[in-house]
Amino acid sequence: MTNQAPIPVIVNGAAGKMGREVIKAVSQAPDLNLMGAIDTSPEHQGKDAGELAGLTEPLEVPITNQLEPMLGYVAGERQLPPGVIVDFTHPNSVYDNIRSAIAYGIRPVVGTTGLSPEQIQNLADFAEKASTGCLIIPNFSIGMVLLQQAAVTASQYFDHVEIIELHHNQKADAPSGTAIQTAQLLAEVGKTFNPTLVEETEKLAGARGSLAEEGIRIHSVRLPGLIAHQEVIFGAPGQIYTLRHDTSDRSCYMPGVLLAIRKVLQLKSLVYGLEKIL
Ligand SMILES: NC(=O)C1=CN([C@@H]2O[C@H](COP(=O)(O)OP(=O)(O)OC[C@H]3O[C@@H](n4cnc5c(N)ncnc54)[C@H](OP(=O)(O)O)[C@@H]3O)[C@@H](O)[C@H]2O)C=CC1
Ligand SMILES: O=C(O)C1=N[C@H](C(=O)O)C[C@H](O)C1
Repeated sequence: MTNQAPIPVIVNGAAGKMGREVIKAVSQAPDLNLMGAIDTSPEHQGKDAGELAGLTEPLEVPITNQLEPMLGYVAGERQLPPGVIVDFTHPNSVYDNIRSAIAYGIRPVVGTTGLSPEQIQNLADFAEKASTGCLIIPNFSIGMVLLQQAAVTASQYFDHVEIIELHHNQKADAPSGTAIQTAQLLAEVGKTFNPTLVEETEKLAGARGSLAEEGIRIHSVRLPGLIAHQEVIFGAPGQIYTLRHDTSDRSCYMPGVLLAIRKVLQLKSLVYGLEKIL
């Protein structure tokens, strides 16, 4: 048992699909203290974060769009452990959100996807200079980490691979952050995949998907009824090897989110990927 005060946590994107799950998970963790719930959505301003997340009791934490004042408030609570902000907002705002948090000494745990490699590098430089931990995790589910590890193993034996990611049709970015990370991990194996055998013509633009590193193709499907799914398909003469991960409930991400909140306090720089903190 430790007598340390609970870790102050702010949730950004608190009214969204992921934000509500995080509010529930954080409020049920005895070593974490939900201090702020940020969301720009006009219809949710002033609502209780707990009631919005479906909890039976209010948490007495109102949704507000005042990010900087909240960062300043938590940073000013010097008797508490350093604060953490969990970001599940939008690709358009996540970069600025992370910079603001680091500037206040609040540690970002970021699930929002859509950051460019240049933005991630800028944030890594900024976190390094500030000696502040920051975690960017394209996928918080353990199943996806295992799929990626299996894919890296398989990629040593197969020269042909394509990725299909399938998501709900409210997703803003494509391809998914997870698919991009999966392609990066395969590319790090150090070979070029999918040597061309014939000259291909796309009769409809995009028919062959997007071209990631080392010849790896990513195909994005968006449909109502889906949550988050990914296939990595390896091919060789006479055989197909398919790895697939399916999300049926967003609660699958919460063990990873809680782990990241606790781990980010031990870091002094930016770390990318759940596998690095397991
Ligand atoms: N890393 C992972 O494991 C996972 C990552 N994600 C990623 O998380 C992100 C959020 O996903 P999801 O919860 O499904 O999306 P939602 O659209 O359901 O939720 C996002 C919420 O953030 C609000 N918002 C938008 N911009 C801002 C801002 N600048 N400041 C504060 N709040 C803002 C939105 O308001 P409004 O609706 O009014 O715009 C909305 O309420 C996406 O990038 C998604 O890809 C999702 C699942 C797992
Ligand atoms: O938008 C989502 O839902 C998800 N986004 C992340 C991504 O882009 O990879 C993680 C997961 O796929 C769910």
